[in-house]
Amino acid sequence: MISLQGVTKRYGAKTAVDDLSLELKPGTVTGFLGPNGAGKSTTMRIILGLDRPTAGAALIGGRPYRELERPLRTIGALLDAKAVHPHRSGRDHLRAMALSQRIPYARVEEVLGLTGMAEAAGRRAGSYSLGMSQRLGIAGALLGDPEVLMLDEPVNGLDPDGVRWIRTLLKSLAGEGRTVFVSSHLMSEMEQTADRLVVLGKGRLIADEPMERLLRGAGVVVRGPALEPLAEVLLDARWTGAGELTVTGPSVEQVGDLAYELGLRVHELRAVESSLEESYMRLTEGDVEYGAVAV
Ligand SMILES: Nc1ncnc2c1ncn2[C@@H]1O[C@H](COP(=O)(O)OP(=O)(O)OP(=O)(O)O)[C@@H](O)[C@H]1O
Repeated sequence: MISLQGVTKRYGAKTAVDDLSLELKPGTVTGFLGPNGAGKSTTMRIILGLDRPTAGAALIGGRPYRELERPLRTIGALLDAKAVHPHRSGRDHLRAMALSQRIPYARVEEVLGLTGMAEAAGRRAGSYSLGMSQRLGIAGALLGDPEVLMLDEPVNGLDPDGVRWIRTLLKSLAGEGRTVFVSSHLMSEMEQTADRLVVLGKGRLIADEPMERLLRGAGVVVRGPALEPLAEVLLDARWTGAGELTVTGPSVEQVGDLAYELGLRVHELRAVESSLEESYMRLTEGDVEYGAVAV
């Protein structure tokens, strides 16, 4: 539903997004990760037509944002929760949005209910906490009942209940067949919410994979009474306990078959999952622009 084709964005000498091609599919929560300054917000702004790419194209349902007739009905977005007129009430903010797209006011009340904002809707948006502003922003994104939802750091400022609420909401929206694209810095949150992950580093795509594949790959543990021949033939094997080797690279099947061919007795053979945080650190090594310098 969202398709990026060779999108590049330069600001002077700085390349914020570098030849990025992506397909975001309906029915899926796609997480968007990357170190600070990797180009995530720029990518989202380009999708929404707020920034013009230097090269390439971003299409929503085959059309650029600017060509959508009633964009809120096609794509709902939350980029900056605080970008709301501070003197307007939450309800009036949503009503103004609804009016611009010929969405009935009854839908405003519906999304206020959905986001737990019905009670606070009469108050000035400027008096909202960050968490309440995030909820109002999500209400705005849902207003047009769009097929595509794009949220930049939606759990920012939410308490644990709010975080759980967002997780359930995003999954159920994808379950209804919508395309959900969400950025976050909270790895554990992404691990629980996203089906697929797109990782950017210095504007370039460094991974676009199903979550389970990213969580795999930390290695294979094999335990047995005399595994020395296995350690000799496998380059990336290291001893991690008494009679226990951890191997990176080959699959469980390959390690098992090799042990069999070498005539070795195996008492345990299992794949070790890494956390998303570990996989992410491995992937983005060398792509962190503003990381701490070890001294
Ligand atoms: N309007 C602009 N003018 C000049 N440079 C910009 C502009 N907008 C973004 N950049 C630069 O482009 C790069 C990508 O920025 P972007 O905000 O997209 O990253 P990000 O991945 O969203 O980062 P964060 O996680 O910190 O929000 C950064 O180096 C940033 O300084």
